[in-house]
Amino acid sequence: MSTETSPEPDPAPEADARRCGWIAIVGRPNVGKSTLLNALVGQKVSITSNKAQTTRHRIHGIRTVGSTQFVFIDTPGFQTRHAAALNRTLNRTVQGVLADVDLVLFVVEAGRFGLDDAKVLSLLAAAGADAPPVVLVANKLDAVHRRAELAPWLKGMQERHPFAEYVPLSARRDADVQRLLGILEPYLPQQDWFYDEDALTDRSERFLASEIVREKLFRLTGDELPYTSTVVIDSFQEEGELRRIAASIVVERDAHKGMVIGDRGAMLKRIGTEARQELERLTGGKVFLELWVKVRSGWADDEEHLRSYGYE
Ligand SMILES: Nc1nc2c(ncn2[C@@H]2O[C@H](COP(=O)(O)OP(=O)(O)OP(=O)(O)O)[C@@H](O)[C@H]2O)c(=O)[nH]1
Repeated sequence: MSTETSPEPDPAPEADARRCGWIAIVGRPNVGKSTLLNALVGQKVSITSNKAQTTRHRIHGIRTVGSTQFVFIDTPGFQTRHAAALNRTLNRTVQGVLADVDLVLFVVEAGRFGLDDAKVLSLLAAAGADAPPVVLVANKLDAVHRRAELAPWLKGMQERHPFAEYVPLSARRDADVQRLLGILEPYLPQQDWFYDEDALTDRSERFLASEIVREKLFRLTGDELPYTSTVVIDSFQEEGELRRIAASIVVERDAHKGMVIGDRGAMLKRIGTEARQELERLTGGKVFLELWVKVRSGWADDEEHLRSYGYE
């Protein structure tokens, strides 16, 4: 008879007690998913690039607290206005993410539940028996002035879906965000961490640069610019602490181009300045950012184009 001996020494007790898991953040556009993700990940961002990158998921935001590592997946907002290929691609992304995560944060605005929220919830419900637990995050609590109305609203939400937790909060309040982390912790499986303790994202600076330009573009142009406009990084060069970035804002129509450029170029200049400042803060170095505006009509209806723009 042979005696089996373990070839490896026992893992350290700390590794044993560790938890780590995937958490998807879903919800219709504008409920505050990105704000929540940034708050959950924390402010001190020094980007780590290209770690264990999977192309299916969009952004992984990582936060390690004590013995637990939370890996958040920001899924694109739902398109309720456009019934084009972009819409189908985004919905597929959400379904793909759901199959892989340990927990879902379904973000809505506290006190509100519209048709667009219902659409997202129906996708979650369609995920079936293997679906991960769903936590209802009722965001923008600070904007709810009649708190007494919140209890009946929450009760109504209970009837819509058997949520694992009901968490009214404000993504802008740090105490609320820390409390949320504590609520989520027990739902993550006991296993070793996927990333280093100090990792904050698995995405490259190049990717973040396009997201930041996109964010400024939509924030500064307001509602007029269709969501189908996108940003492509044409070149990204690192020279020590310096980043040289050339990016194109791709719009569907000439009229949109005018909107992005603005009066004597004022809008484009402002998008560039704000994006550059934020990129300098993120990278801790100097950034030269060159922006172009291009018209590419009909790309939102063309799945081939979507692939080439990174929406897979
Ligand atoms: N009052 C208040 N506003 C918030 C809060 N969280 C987010 N917002 C605001 O809500 C707006 C939308 O926030 P985002 O984080 O961009 O929303 P999103 O869900 O990521 O939107 P999409 O990217 O379109 O899917 C922004 O103007 C935020 O500043 C909150 O807790 N309270």
